[in-house]
Amino acid sequence: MKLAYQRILLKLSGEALMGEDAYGINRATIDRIVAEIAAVVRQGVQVAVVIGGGNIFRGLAPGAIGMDRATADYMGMLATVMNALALQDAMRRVEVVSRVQSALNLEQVAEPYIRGKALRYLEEGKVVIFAAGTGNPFFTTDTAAALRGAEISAEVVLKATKVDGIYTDDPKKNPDARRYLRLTFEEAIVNNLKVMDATALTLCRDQNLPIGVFSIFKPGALMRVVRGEPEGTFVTN
Ligand SMILES: Nc1ncnc2c1ncn2[C@@H]1O[C@H](COP(=O)(O)OP(=O)(O)OP(=O)(O)O)[C@@H](O)[C@H]1O
Ligand SMILES: O=c1ccn([C@@H]2O[C@H](COP(=O)(O)O)[C@@H](O)[C@H]2O)c(=O)[nH]1
Repeated sequence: MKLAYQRILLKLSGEALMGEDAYGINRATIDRIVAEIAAVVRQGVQVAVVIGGGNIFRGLAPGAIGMDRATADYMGMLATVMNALALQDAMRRVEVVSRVQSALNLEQVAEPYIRGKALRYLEEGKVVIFAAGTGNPFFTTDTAAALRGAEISAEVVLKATKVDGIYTDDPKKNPDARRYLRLTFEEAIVNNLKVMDATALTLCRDQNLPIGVFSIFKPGALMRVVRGEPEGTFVTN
């Protein structure tokens, strides 16, 4: 099969893991998402994953109002570690071999982030799940995806989220919003399109690392993206 990419950095929405639930990890949903990832791994694509934490805790969530921001952000990063472990376990159930590397030291739980080891795992066909974002408060897992994507020389950062691309405005709030097929980093930043934060967009722009945004709920969407077929929105220089 013709593949557009050999190595991808997949940013998985934490919130998407909730499925129809109000909070946490929905088992059927995570299994569905893992089946989509397993299909591209079996085609020989090297897959690194950065997982979000919005289904459990965000530093800027209403529940964190009044908290010290850095403390709330560390809680958010720990939420991503829980998601990473759940993802690894779901992969294990379908015989996809993966390794979790954490940006925060949690030595009983996950190995630390070591770039060289991550590269070796990818070359061996193992999925690498990067947990705990960048390891620093005041950032997001979108920025972690851009950072890790650049570090491992991924050919693209793919944001698998709840919406099927980038729109002229938030489609959950504005029913008249229209979806872009392609746009430039400058357009995304200047128009403040919000689907990805400006720090992540700027880093990808400076590293000339394209971003694809597509729906994690659309069956086969990830496979279509890795085959280079039209899907979602692409952001390039
Ligand atoms: N211009 C826009 N185009 C598309 N989506 C937008 C836009 N502006 C805001 N959004 C919102 O951005 C959301 C996706 O980004 P968000 O960072 O909230 O989630 P995520 O990164 O997928 O999840 P998590 O933070 O849990 O990992 C969408 O659900 C959508 O409602
Ligand atoms: O590098 C990072 C990454 C994340 N955080 C905190 O974790 C939560 C959850 O991540 P999402 O990207 O929102 O899914 C985020 O709200 C931050 O509070 C961080 O501090 N540093």
